[in-house]
Amino acid sequence: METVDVFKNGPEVSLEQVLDNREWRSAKQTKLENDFPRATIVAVKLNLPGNVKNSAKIQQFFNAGWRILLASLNGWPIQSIELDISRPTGPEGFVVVSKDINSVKQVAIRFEESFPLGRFFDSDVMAKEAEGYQLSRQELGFEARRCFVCDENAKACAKAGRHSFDELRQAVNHTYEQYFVQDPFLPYWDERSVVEAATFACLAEVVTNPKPGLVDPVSMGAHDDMDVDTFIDSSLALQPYFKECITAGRTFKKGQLTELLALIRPAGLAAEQAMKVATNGVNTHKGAIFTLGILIAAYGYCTQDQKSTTLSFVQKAVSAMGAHLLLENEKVADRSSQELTAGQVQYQKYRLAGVRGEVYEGLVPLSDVALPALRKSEGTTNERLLDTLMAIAAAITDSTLVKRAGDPAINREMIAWVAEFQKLGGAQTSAGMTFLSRLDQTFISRHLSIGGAADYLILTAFIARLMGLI
Ligand SMILES: CC(C)(COP(=O)(O)OP(=O)(O)OC[C@H]1O[C@@H](n2cnc3c(N)ncnc32)[C@H](O[C@H]2O[C@H](COP(=O)(O)OP(=O)(O)OP(=O)(O)O)[C@@H](O)[C@H]2O)[C@@H]1O)[C@@H](O)C(=O)NCCC(=O)NCCS
Ligand SMILES: Nc1ncnc2[nH]cnc12
Repeated sequence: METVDVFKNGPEVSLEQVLDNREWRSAKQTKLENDFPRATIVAVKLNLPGNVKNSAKIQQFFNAGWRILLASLNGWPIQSIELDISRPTGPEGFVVVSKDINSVKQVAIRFEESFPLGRFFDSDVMAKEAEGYQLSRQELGFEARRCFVCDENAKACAKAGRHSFDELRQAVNHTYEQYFVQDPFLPYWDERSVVEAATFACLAEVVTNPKPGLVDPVSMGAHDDMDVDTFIDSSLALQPYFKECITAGRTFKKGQLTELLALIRPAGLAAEQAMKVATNGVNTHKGAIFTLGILIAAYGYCTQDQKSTTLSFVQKAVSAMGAHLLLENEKVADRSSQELTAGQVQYQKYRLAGVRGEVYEGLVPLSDVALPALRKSEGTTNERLLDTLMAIAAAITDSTLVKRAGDPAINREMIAWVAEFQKLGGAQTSAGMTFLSRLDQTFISRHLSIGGAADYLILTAFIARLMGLI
């Protein structure tokens, strides 16, 4: 497992820059207090040791916490939000909320105490005309802030200079590794946020470009019956289905998880109809209806009672839901191929388990290939999603690609294309992007499409959204 260095490639800042930034923050806070005298202001930054205060991984760190802190504000009216994620002295966020200072302070401290990355955050809560007395951390029922190396009183550790600089940095790297790498932490999100994350994932996938053979805003790829608008309409039409899946997962009482799949199957069939109505009969998201619906239901099941979970638990639940799926393939083994779907034909001819096999295994490429690729890629979201799509395409057996090529040998060609793309430096290099554009043309001329990999990209964007990775 790679040893992560959160601080790598980050710009070093001087003490003078840190002091200047303090002036900037203080002026910002005073202005917000004067602009919103009766509201409460939360100023959020990271407390990181050393002179590197920003990097791609530090921004992932901050983004994950910032989104969760905002969601913790219980829907109180927000007057203003400002986020400056790329400040050399560290990401900074300011949110102004119409709620009494003590309620807001409780939320901010609970976030620092309970969220795995929270103890590296520092949230200052203030109000110009605070109603009533501002309670201290202890008066609000919280202990003093704890040291992120040894759990003792943080102020005492700092005063005594108890920990070396390397120990402090290692604590940050270790927590990043635990949260993002070893077993990605998935916080509890309410149903509205989950539906939003699923819709975001469908839209983020289709706007990523240039994707080989696939639909994006610039090209219909190897498809003559759908374009980016078809996918946007389809994504929006699936929102009621996403809601049904998260609700089914959250309310499913103990029993065989195969019953949870059976429970959402009618909703899935209805979603396929809703998709066809939205797309005038075109199959845009058939695979995603299946895999994303199951993933959402599994996540819902693992986060009942507002518990947080980790990706491995969700994947185990996915696999348990799909325990009987390969039997479906067996049942059709001797039926004529005219009656079968693409995936079933491939099982009959090549014993390829297709998307059923992916669910049966627990969507393993999601944790083993896709999320590591997304985390490692440090360009724009578009570049990161392209790098991730290509990593997925080399890692799965995509039944749409096999169907269109008419031969599973296409998988070997796919692996070679991905290796060449990665050798060129991926989507963050012009050579990589030129290679992708050319590969798109090859796919179009050979009528090839990696619809299955595109669906996996949707699953990846969904999970990444839940954990604050994008
Ligand atoms: C189990 C079902 C998926 C249906 O079974 P089927 O045998 O059809 O499954 P597959 O053919 O194996 O795959 C179906 C779609 O899944 C995507 N996919 C393929 N391989 C993988 C993979 N390895 N990992 C993840 N996902 C995969 C893929 O979907 C995408 O591509 C489609 C667009 O490509 P295209 O070639 O254009 O497809 P068509 O339009 O059909 O062909 P053309 O006419 O254009 O040439 C698009 O669907 C993307 O999503 C595969 O297509 C499941 O649907 C099922 O059981 N349905 C019944 C109802 C149900 O239970 N639903 C809800 C359950 S929660
Ligand atoms: N962008 C896309 N183009 C073609 N098929 C897809 N299936 C899922 N996303 C797709």
